[in-house]
Amino acid sequence: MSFERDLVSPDAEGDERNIEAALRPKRLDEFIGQARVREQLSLVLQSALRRNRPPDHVLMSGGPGLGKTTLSMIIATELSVPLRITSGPALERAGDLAAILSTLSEGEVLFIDEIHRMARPAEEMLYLAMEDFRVDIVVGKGPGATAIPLEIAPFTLVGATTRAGMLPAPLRDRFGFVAHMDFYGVAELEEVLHRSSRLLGVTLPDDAATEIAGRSRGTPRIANRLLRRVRDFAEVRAEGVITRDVASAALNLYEVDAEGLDRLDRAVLGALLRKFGGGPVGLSTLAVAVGEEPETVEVVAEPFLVRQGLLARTPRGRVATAAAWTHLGLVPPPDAFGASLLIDLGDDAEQI
Ligand SMILES: Nc1ncnc2c1ncn2[C@@H]1O[C@H](COP(=O)(O)OP(=O)(O)OP(=O)(O)O)[C@@H](O)[C@H]1O
Ligand SMILES: [Mg+2]
Repeated sequence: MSFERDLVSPDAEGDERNIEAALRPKRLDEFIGQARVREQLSLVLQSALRRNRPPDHVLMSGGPGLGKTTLSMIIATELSVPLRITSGPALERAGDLAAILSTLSEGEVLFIDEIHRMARPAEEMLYLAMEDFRVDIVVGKGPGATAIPLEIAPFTLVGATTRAGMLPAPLRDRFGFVAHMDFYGVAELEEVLHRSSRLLGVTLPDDAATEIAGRSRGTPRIANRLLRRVRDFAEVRAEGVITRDVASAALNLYEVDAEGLDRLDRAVLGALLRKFGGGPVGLSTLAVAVGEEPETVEVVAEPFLVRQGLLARTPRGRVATAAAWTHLGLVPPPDAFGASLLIDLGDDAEQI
C-alpha cells in the first residue's frame, strides 16, 4: 500500500513552482496574514529607506509553504534593489559563495534559501561578509597560503530556513531580525483563496472558500493547490461553477477530509485506534500496520496529527487523544484514558 501525498504535502511538487510564481504577492501590503512579522518587517524596511542604508540581515524561519520565499522577494521589491537568489545546498565550496559576494551591487538583497544546508567553509566566509562586508580570498595552498581581504558592497542577506534549530549560533546571531512565520488561521487562508481565485479568473463564493480553507492545514501553498483541484472538478463536473457543495465533493474525491487529513493520516490514526486501542504503540509497529516506512509516518503524517491534537508522542509510544476517536467517529474503549476523559459520541458512532 502506498499513499499519494501530493495534495496536502506542504512542499512544492513538480512544476508547481511556476504556478506559484504567478500567485505570489509582490508588495508587503498584498501579503496576507502574519500581521506581526509584516509590521516588524515594515519598520525595518522603512527605517532603512529613511537612513538610506541597507537594512539588517533578515532570517525567515518557518515551515514549508508559509511564504518565506514570497516575503524575501517582497523585501527586495520594497527596497527597490536587485535580488540575487541562491540556496544552501548550492554553496558547496567557499569559492561558490565568494563568486556571488564579490559581484553584489551596493544594497542588493542576497537570498539564501535553505540556509541551514550550507557547507561549513561557505558558512564561515558568510560570517565575515555579514559583519564586516569583507571576504578573505585564500591564495595558494598549505603553509604558503595567504588570505587576501577583499571588500564587498554593503548588502542585505535574507536567509530562509525550515529548521532554525539547525543553524549554528554564530550564524543566527548575525541576523538583526528574525521573522517567525506561523501557520495561518482559516480567515487568512480564505483571503489567500479569494486573492488567488481572482488571479486565476474563477468565482469563489465565501462559503466555498471557508470549506477549502478549513482543509488546508494552515498553509497557503496547500490552500492554493486545493483551489486548483476544486476548479478542475468544477470545470468537468459542474460547468465551471464553484459552490460549497462542489468544493466539498471535490476534496472528498481527493480524500482530503474536513480537517485536512488525507489517506495516510487517517490510515495512521485508524490503525492506532482500531488495532492498538489508541496506544501506546511504538512507531515501527504502527508503521508496519499501515504498510509504510517508520520515517514516512514520523516525518510526513505525525507532525500534523500532533499539531491537530489527534496524536501524542510519549516515551512509551504513540497515543491517540480523545479528539482522535471523535474525528474517526469511533468510541474509545473504557480503559483508553482516565474515565473522566470519556466522551459521548451518540448513537451513530461506530463501535470497535
Ligand atoms: N501571506 C501570503 N499571502 C498570499 N499568498 C501566500 C502567502 N504566503 C504564501 N503564499 C503563497 O503560497 C505559495 C508558497 O509560498 P512560498 O513559496 O513563499 O513558501 P516558502 O515558505 O518559501 O516554502 P518553502 O519552505 O517550500 O520554500 C506561493 O505561491 C505564495 O503565493
Ligand atoms: Mg521557499
